[in-house]
Amino acid sequence: MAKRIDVKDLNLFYGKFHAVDGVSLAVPPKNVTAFIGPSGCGKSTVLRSLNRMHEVAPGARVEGTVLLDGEDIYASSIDPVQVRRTIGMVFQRPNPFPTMSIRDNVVAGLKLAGERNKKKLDEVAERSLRGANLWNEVKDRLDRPGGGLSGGQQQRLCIARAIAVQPDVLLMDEPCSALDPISTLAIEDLITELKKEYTIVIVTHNMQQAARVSDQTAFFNLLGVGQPGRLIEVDDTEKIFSNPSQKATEDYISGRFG
Ligand SMILES: Nc1ncnc2c1ncn2[C@@H]1O[C@H](COP(=O)(O)OP(=O)(O)OP(=O)(O)O)[C@@H](O)[C@H]1O
Repeated sequence: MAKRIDVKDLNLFYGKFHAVDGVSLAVPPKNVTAFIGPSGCGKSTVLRSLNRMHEVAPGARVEGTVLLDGEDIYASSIDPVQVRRTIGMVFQRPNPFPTMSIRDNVVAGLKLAGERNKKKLDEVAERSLRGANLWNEVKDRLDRPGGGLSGGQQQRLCIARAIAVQPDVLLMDEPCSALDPISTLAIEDLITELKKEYTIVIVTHNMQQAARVSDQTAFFNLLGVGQPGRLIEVDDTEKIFSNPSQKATEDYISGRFG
């Protein structure tokens, strides 16, 4: 079930380095939010803090609040592993288990959680592959290795794997950066389909992609070298791309810097 995320006064650190300063924003359910901004402004760091992946980096620290439908995901009673199941992630480079079969790749998370019922696993594999618009291309070779698929198919396989555990939110970190234009369009179409059921946050360097797939856009910026990244503005994508409130946003989207 899609859930909303509320971020309040988030500060993110790598050891002593203050990477992101004072971010507050709301991510509505069944909606695509795009994070844009120049390299190093902290987009991926913020994204990874939304499912507690940030703290996996050595010395990484989080201050502030991230609420999932009102529940603090950083509360001491919350298991980070459970958070990462509920808030799934798709990475820049497709990362299927290359020698594992296509079917087993999709249900890897369920198997890890102890599910052994073959009928159930097969059902989930089919539903997830259909959900990721990959079923028709792989239904006759489910027992073949995931590493044998094309890059675009592998990325859709990773999306199938992410949705197999029925997350509430999908985080995508430049999911098309390693893909050709046709595969990129396939993923963009898929994102538009998936938002009917999921809350989606996507980091992208591709301005047209942000404009095509997202409902709201958050622009991050760096005020100087060694300075933390900041959220400059977040608004409806249409507004950000036609009439942003901040000059820095306008300069960035019109290609004047970054
Ligand atoms: N594991 C890490 N350890 C130390 N510093 C890090 C680590 N990961 C990122 N950083 C630093 O944190 C800052 C923000 O990085 P981040 O990757 O979040 O930016 P970004 O906006 O996603 O960049 P890009 O668009 O280039 O991917 C950068 O200065 C980066 O060098």
